[in-house]
Amino acid sequence: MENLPFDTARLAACAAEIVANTRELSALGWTPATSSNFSMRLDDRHAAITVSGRDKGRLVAEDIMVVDFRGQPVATPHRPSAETLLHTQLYARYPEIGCVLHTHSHVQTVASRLYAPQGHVHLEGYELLKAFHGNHTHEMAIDVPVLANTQDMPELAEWVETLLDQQPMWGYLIDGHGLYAWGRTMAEARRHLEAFEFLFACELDLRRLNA
Ligand SMILES: CSC[C@@H](O)[C@@H](O)C(=O)COP(=O)(O)O
Ligand SMILES: [Zn+2]
Repeated sequence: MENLPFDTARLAACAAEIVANTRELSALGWTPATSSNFSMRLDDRHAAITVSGRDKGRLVAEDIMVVDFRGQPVATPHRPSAETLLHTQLYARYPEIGCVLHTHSHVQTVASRLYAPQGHVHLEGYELLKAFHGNHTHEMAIDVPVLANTQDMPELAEWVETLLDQQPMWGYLIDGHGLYAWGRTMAEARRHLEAFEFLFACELDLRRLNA
């Protein structure tokens, strides 16, 4: 049997976790038309990530493949997510990050369009801000960056690096595209993703109500 450079039991466990969570996020309508991508860290050189173009609502374990932190496939003929670099740059930079989630919900997409001109969504005064790791009070504010969209992943990854140099963050929006959120575990990344979604929805409602 082929000697693989990663732990296959760990891959199977990550694949099961990615499939279960992706199906739930898809059921919420956050992964329309095969969009979105999901990954987990396998070790200090490899990540498990969704194969490009798969229907995220019908994901199975075979739709999860391995890449190295340069985004190259490892021991598989499959093509990884078109946005693999946006995942692996986080694993390469932060050893504590274990999971990266990218979704295209309606709320995320509308918020990204609305706040792109100012370059960020300002979130302040919400109890749910405590959902973000390291925040212990609602009496704080965060500015969630909104990046321009591009199909040039190395360029987008460079913009993200610049942002990461400037501030601690658990996610960012891409204009007209969607949200990237991450955490130390799948559970934490899910919590961050859901907190962003909820808080963006509140901001959009307040705008609608002219409040
Ligand atoms: C189906 S359009 C969305 C894609 O262009 C992309 O943004 C996306 O999220 C999914 O790409 P994928 O290559 O399947 O990971
Ligand atoms: Zn996308």
